[in-house]
Formats: sequence, C-alpha cells, structure tokens
Amino acid sequence: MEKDKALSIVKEKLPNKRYVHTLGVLETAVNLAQKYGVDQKKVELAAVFHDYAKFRPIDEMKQIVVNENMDDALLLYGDELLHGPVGAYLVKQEIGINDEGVLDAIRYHTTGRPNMTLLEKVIYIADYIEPNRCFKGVEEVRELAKQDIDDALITSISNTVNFLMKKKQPVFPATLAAYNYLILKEE
Ligand SMILES: Nc1ncnc2c1ncn2[C@@H]1O[C@H](COP(=O)(O)OP(=O)(O)O)[C@@H](O)[C@H]1O
Ligand SMILES: [Fe+2]
Repeated sequence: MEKDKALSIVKEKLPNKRYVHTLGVLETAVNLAQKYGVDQKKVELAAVFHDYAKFRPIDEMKQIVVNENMDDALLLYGDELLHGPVGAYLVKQEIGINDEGVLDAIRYHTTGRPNMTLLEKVIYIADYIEPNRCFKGVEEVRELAKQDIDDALITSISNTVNFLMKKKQPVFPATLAAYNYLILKEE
C-alpha cells in the first residue's frame, strides 16, 4: 500500500493530535531506517499504522485478546498495552496487511520484547523520540539513537520501567525481558 493511502486511512481513525504524532513517528522512523538499513516501505507501513487501534473501545480490544487467544497477561498490566497487539490484528483483518515483520513492529511497539528485529527497534524508538514528544529523558534517547539503537532502547526501556515503578504500576514482563536481553548482550 502507498504511504499516502495508508495515511488517509489512519487520519479517519485518529484524533488530530494522535495523527500529528503518527506523522512524527513516520518521519523519525524513515530517518532511522535509512541510518540502520531497514526496508523503507515496511517502516512506513508500521509507522503509519502503529497506533491504528489506539481509540478502539477497551471492551472491544479485550474481547479480541480473548477471542484470538492472545497472551492473557495483556489483560492484567494496564489497558494501554492492548492497542499494540490488537492493532496488529485489526490492521491485518481490516487493511489486509500481511507482512509479519510489519505486524510484529505494530504488535510490540509499546512493550518491546527480547530479540527485537531492527524494524521493531526503529518503530519503538521513533515512537519514543518523535519531535512532538517532550518528556524527561527524551533528549538523551534522541542523542543515543544517532549513535547506537540498542543503547537508545536500553535507556528508553529503563526510563519507562522507572516511570511505571514510581507510579506503582505493574510492568509487563516482556519489557523487563527485553531490557535483560539487551544488557546481557552488551556484556
Ligand atoms: N512495560 C509496560 N508495562 C505496562 N505498561 C506500559 C509498559 N510500557 C508502556 N506502558 C504504558 O503504555 C503507555 C505508552 O504506550 P505507547 O504505545 O508507548 O505510547 P502511545 O501513548 O504513543 O501509544 C505508557 O504511558 C505506559 O502507561
Ligand atoms: Fe502506541
């Protein structure tokens, strides 16, 4: 699918602010893809559709997790986790995207996972550092992303885990596993 066609589809599904965020993720992800050598077409599709399910009713997303036999843990660690895996499912069903690499990048863009592909890393980091983001620690990750995408990933995951822990919120296990995987690989 052409990028402009994809954008016109998500524009209908997202409020303007979230659409602007999506454009930021797209631009950032394409830059990272060039730097790290990832297929531009796949990155474009994953970036444009990464938040496709973000505004679906929570009950509808929970129902899909159950009906499609997705990981039950998705129901236990906060509703924010649903839109990645449910988005991958809906983008396949409703848009007809079948590329498993693209679907995985959408599926894991919130939590990450161990042994991520470069495409998954690019989408995860682009989501974190796109120009409209302005939270504590984002500038450091922007700088790291220019040097080493794994270092950017370690710092962004660490920031997110710390953020959740400070608020006494649960941390989805795959995120901790992603962190451990990257740290053990660096040693
Ligand atoms: N490992 C995790 N465990 C539980 N919740 C998480 C985890 N990682 C992120 N979140 C939640 O998901 C939210 C961010 O979702 P994300 O898809 O990264 O961004 P966006 O808001 O742009 O869709 C965070 O605010 C946080 O509450
Ligand atoms: Fe998201």
